[in-house]
Amino acid sequence: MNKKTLQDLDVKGKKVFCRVDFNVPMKDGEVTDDTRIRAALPTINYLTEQGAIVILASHLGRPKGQVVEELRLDPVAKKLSELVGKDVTKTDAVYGEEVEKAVAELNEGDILLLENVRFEAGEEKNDPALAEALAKLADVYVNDAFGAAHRAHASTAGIAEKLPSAAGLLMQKELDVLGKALENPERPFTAIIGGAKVKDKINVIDNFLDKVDNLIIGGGLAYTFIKAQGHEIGKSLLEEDKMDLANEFIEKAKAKGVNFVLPVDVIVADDFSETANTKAVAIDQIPAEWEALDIGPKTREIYSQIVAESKLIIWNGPMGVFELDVFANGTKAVANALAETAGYSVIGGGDSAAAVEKFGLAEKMDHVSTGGGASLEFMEGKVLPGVAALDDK
Ligand SMILES: Nc1ncnc2c1ncn2[C@@H]1O[C@H](COP(=O)(O)OP(=O)(O)O)[C@@H](O)[C@H]1O
Ligand SMILES: O=C(OP(=O)(O)O)[C@H](O)COP(=O)(O)O
Repeated sequence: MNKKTLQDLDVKGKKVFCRVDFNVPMKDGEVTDDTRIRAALPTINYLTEQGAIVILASHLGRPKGQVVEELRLDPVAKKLSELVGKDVTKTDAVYGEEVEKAVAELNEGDILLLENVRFEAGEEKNDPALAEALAKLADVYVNDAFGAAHRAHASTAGIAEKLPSAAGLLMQKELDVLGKALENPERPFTAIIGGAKVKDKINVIDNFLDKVDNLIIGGGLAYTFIKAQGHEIGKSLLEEDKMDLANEFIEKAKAKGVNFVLPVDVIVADDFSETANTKAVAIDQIPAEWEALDIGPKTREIYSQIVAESKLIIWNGPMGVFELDVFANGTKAVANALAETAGYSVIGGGDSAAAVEKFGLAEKMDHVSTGGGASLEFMEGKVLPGVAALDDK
């Protein structure tokens, strides 16, 4: 990475403004999944151990520039305090007099968490006045919020123009793992793309076709490809206006010698429900009134076999409607294959990360990204504004 990292900074006795992604699920005022908070601990602990005064900032949800009581960061401060084993000061403001006073009372190694930065209308607009007010609080800026790096906001991009800046350890790890995978992959290199929306994954598929040996398609987006290849898909998910593009991808794969893999059988249902009648059918046997909601047993075997033989696998998007147990077997089989393969397994955030968490397999993966949208945009080859804004080495 050509950006400065924590090791390039001297932070002893300095006030460090550290942007983190503490956008975590909450229920009844409690954090229900602290994965993203734990992922930021290496940076936070490094800073406190080096004697920095740590000012943390994060967004939570999408309050759109207003104070929303349920989106205050107090439960996050409580959880963080448990995880670092010491007090964390939390302010009710994002900047201004209250915050400046609280910062002035901090000693080396202390941690302060600002209120939800998206309570300020200037945050998502990347308002220079807000960036300036935030920059005024600190001497140095560190961005460890990989999950929000695809946003050009005041606390992720604007502030970096106003202070010496560097990437945090989580940011560095995410970029290293995903970057290495894309630039200099071990082979065979396999990408597995699932989920629901073809539209959202077009650029990812296109970018992967230039890099991978195997491109496996599953989930709802498979049916646009299957229909484009001339099969009937019943009531399965279809993006009709993307059928031509689907065929272009299949042609591009052929031209590039990429093994483009589609389901050979599927699980169809007569209703989108847990209690629907279901059956496994070959891909050219989908009944007109039925909907395909998972990959079938033969496809599970083929996909698992490819994963087992790959040296590097990147997975983004479930193979079926895994939220309903009857349609979770395809996603489970792929998750198991990734957990067991000797190859390096990377989960690209979002629903796939939720799925491996649900199946208790997260620990068995080599890297589970903390960013859904961010990892997708990175894999599309887009520049992440939160990274671009940091100082070059
Ligand atoms: N065959 C299918 N038909 C309808 N929906 C599907 C199918 N397979 C997967 N899905 C749904 O796709 C959703 C995830 O899609 P998407 O948002 O594109 O993935 P991700 O968040 O991983 O990028 C899941 O809620 C899942 O239920
Ligand atoms: O949870 C996040 O995105 P993700 O669900 O795509 O990983 C990030 O915190 C970014 O949040 P945002 O999509 O409201 O800007």
